[in-house]
Amino acid sequence: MRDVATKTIVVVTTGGTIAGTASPDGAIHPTVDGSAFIANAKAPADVDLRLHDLMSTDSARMSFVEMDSIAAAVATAMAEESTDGVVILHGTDTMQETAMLVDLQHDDPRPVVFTGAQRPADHNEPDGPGNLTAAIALAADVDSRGRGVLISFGDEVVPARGARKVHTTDLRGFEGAAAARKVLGRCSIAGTRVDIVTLYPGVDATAIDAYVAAGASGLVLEAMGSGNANPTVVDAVRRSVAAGVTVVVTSRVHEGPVAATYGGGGGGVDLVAAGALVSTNLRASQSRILLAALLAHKTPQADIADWFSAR
Ligand SMILES: NC(=O)C[C@H](N)C(=O)O
Repeated sequence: MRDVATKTIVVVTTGGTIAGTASPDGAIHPTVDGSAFIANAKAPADVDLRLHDLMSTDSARMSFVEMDSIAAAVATAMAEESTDGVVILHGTDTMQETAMLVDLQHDDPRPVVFTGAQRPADHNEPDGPGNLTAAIALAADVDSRGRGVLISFGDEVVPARGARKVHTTDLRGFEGAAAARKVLGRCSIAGTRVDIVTLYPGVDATAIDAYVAAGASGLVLEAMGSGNANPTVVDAVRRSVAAGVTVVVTSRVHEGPVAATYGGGGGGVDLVAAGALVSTNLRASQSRILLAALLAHKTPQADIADWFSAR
């Protein structure tokens, strides 16, 4: 028991490599349970940690169901007046998706900080303990208030909006990108199907038509260059939009804005003429979360376009 407990930080555990250990075959699985994190965490003297041991999964196995339940856990923590901040321990593979979902719903100045690890807990030099210490300090820091959801990882702090994993193994695994922050509010995205279609030279309509047939209500095109495709894709987009599917164009290029610039039957101008919307700054993984949330909220198409152009 600490003497001067003035702040309460809720630690939500979900699994990931930070909780991972190698099984006899060498494969890493999350096995460390939440109480071990709390027992070993180095928190500032004025911080009390409250554990919410939510799940234990590799984040690549998550669907919208798990992401919804993490967002719900944050809302539950925020409903407690005694909560000063929340730290979420999460696998790195899909941290950018869950952090985006939580950020869209987090209408409160209290800090929410995601962290995880690139190396498992049984590594001889694990990065998880240091990342956890930094995340707790960040969540307890009054200067973090009003900054929205943050990712604290490898001595860096990145806003959730625009964040992406940029390295498979480096201890500084995340980068941020310019992205304005607007809050949508609480919603559940499970049951809203949004698929990502990667575009490449010679791509045809097979994937687009299959996703629409499977019941997608939204498609995110990871287009070429500044947001370009070919005439076959443009035709498929026109069919999809006519069938009531919302189509959003992003890019497979890492940096720079996406814009309807090129024509010729397959360019961004043609995609927009076929009914697609342009995601100016958010790339595919976070565009998918935003689109699912907007569709789950029954947002009118004109407003959906604004959300993507504002980002
Ligand atoms: N570094 C990690 O956490 C990767 C792991 N596969 C996960 O996302 O759960």
